[in-house]
Amino acid sequence: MDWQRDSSAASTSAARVPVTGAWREGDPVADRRFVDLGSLRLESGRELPRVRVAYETWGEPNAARDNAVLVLHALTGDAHVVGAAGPGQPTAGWWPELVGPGLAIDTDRWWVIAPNVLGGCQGTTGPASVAPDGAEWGSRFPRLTIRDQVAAQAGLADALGIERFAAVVGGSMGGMHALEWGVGMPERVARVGVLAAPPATSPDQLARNSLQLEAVRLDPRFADGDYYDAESGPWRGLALARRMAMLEYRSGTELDERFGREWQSALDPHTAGGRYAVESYLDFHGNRFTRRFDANSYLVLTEAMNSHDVARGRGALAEAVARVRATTLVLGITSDRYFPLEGQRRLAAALPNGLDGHEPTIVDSPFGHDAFLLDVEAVGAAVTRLLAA
Ligand SMILES: CC(=O)SCCNC(=O)CCNC(=O)[C@H](O)C(C)(C)COP(=O)(O)OP(=O)(O)OC[C@H]1O[C@@H](n2cnc3c(N)ncnc32)[C@H](O)[C@@H]1OP(=O)(O)O
Ligand SMILES: N[C@@H](CCO)C(=O)O
Repeated sequence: MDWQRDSSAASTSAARVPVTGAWREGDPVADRRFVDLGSLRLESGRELPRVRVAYETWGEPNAARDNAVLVLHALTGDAHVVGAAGPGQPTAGWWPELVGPGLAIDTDRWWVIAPNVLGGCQGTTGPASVAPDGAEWGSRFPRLTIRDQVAAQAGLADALGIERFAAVVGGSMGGMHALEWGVGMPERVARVGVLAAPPATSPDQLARNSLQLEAVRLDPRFADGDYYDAESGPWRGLALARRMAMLEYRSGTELDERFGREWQSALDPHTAGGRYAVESYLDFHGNRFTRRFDANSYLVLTEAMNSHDVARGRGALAEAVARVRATTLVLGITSDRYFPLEGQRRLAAALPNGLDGHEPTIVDSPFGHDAFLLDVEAVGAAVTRLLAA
């Protein structure tokens, strides 16, 4: 099997890991476009100046511009929903099986727009961006909420002349954004797709996220967030956070069945210091992640996810979501241990115009939370139904 190779050399080589995996001004990217929004007033009351949103599009707007579909990425995704990796674009598209001609989000009919999230590190303003004083924001970058990020997305919609989206669809953190669109701007969206996201980040999730945050902050190279001029960044802490995150994203059953108790190399883990295959898998993902992501962004985005509570300041959950006018798909995954199905059940029960009444659409998958990226047939079928509604 091709994964039966030892990635230990890559995982321990500090010299080969960049200080930050953030996109930097001037880095080439083929399909990415930008909109400058000026300053954005945050929920905290702070003004974030010079906000720029990076985005990609597929398909064409119709004359009324009412065929726009907003597709929103998860925590470590970006605007590149479809397409190859290339210079300035570290990953291939994350939903190529869902977006395109004849696919669930059919680009012959819909004008698809995907922004990179506020606080991110792939072109939209984030902690690695240059502040008005000419230095990276670093530790000075403000805390953001899911609602702040949605406000930036609304700024992009305004700039593109979109009054109302035919649909806003997102997975995981993108699902939190989609839900906020439905509740916060009900007149601006006809359909909402909330995939593998909860109505609020639960205390259990907050607790587990806190371990990841601490893993990054404890790395001496983190330097309180001001590491951009250093020779080496907080890659160890970031890789450890990613290892923890992978355990949220994949199910225990999958890991058990996929890796068993296999060893990664010829060395016996019990007597000769070798590693188990599953350890090597986490090591590989932790290591790869540090090459494409920025540690400060990871903190800002995780804290934004922690802020998520669609009912915050809006009464009880049922009261908050009663504002939604859109037809709403709430999709949950049976093996999701990050945002368990129970959350989607509560959300669907409270929503007024559910695609499947007051029940979530359930994807029975062994892949855990990441099934919204991997189980493309079932997820595509649900999104197709939403767009036909
Ligand atoms: C919406 C968006 O947010 S996400 C943007 C893209 N998402 C991500 O990058 C998130 C992190 N990654 C993931 O969550 C997953 O990799 C997904 C969902 C993208 C894809 O999942 P899968 O197809 O199941 O890939 P999987 O997790 O098995 O990883 C495959 C890689 O692990 C490597 N690997 C597998 N087992 C081992 C092992 N024992 N030791 C070392 N490496 C291993 C494989 O060689 C492969 O490497 P390659 O990608 O260079 O070919
Ligand atoms: N694999 C996804 C999971 C978070 O939803 C990501 O890294 O963004």
